[in-house]
Amino acid sequence: MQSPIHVTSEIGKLKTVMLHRPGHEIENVYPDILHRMLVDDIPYLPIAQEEHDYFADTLRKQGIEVLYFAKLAAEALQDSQVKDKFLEQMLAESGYAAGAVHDALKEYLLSMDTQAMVDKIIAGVRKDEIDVKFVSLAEMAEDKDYPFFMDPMPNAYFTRDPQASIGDGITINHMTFKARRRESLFTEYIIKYNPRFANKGVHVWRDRYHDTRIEGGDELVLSDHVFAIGISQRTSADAIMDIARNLFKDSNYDTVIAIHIPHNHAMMHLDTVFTMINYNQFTVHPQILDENGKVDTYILHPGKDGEIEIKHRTDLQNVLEEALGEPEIDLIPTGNGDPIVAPREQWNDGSNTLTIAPGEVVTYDRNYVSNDLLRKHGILVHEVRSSELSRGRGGPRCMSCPLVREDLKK
Ligand SMILES: NC(=O)NCCC[C@H](N)C(=O)O
Repeated sequence: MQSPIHVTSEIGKLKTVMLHRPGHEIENVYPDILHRMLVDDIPYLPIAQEEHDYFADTLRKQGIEVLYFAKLAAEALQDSQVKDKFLEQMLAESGYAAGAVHDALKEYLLSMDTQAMVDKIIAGVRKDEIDVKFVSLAEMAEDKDYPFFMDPMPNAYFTRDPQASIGDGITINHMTFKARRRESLFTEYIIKYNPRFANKGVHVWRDRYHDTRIEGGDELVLSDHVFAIGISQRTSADAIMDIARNLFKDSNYDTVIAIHIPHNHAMMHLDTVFTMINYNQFTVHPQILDENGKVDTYILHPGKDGEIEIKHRTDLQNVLEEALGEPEIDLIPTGNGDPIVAPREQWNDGSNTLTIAPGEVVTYDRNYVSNDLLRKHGILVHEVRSSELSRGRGGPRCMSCPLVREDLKK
């Protein structure tokens, strides 16, 4: 029986993917909280939804099964005890382990059907939605003007990040910023309790109960034994050691390539500057490379007695050639390497391609210089609409969590 999660490469034909259609959470973002919510602008929801539906239809037309995160979550919470346990934990992680607000929120959320409850938690709960008789001193004195009891999760449509499929398993991620941490609680319940995944042998390579940080945008499955990861704003080096240890112990993975990228918002994850699109082709944002084309890269292999051997290299192209057994790797620069076009298109995720089969990708239409260059390099490009979705600072790879890909034939 095939595992419900099976991803042994970045490029194998995509069979099943998990998305989240942006919902009311987008309309709960306002200028004062933009920065903390990790978005740079407020997408116009009706158009963002149209664009997202177009993205999902583009995938379906290629025969890809599209699953929705919020629906999987609601299916996982059908049992009333499971739902209660989930709600207690979600409320605690939202700042209410007990007390009047906890009780009022719980009563309010339980008055809805399960799907509406999940959608509401993602959307956020405003203070004026419920009547709380007694609130804490902190809420009365410090948080008086803050409009939410539960914050919205406007980044939920970037399903790449709270979790990542590797082989027949998954990492359920402890994310860097508070604004996104609760997203992976849904994943935990989906894997444990949704009938599609529960008791099906899905290996959790690393759960969300760690202090060290990791996000799926940094996790790239290059082959059935090589895993690449960004040392980035969102993924810490100690988390990389931990995931390497777990993969080396219990899986086929024998090589982890950790690439050090700038720690800033525009390049927050490895997949905003580097993605695999064919056996021997990658997109790369030229600004992660120095003037000699070098970038700090660390190769991790299993050593003696459970130790990990680490080698420092800077020649990424050769590292990839050796690790993948490819004689020549073609690194395709975002925006053709132009000093204005490259950062402009990277800002709107020109490097953030979703590969749906070897040499076949989905990209945002707005990055036309990068897209033309991909075509010149022989890549089949499906463009999707991107005026509103791009305002959340993520592209087609960020908006998708592959669950099943065909193994590579080669
Ligand atoms: N893999 C990705 O790069 N995801 C994009 C996440 C964007 C979101 N606004 C964030 O800052 O987390």
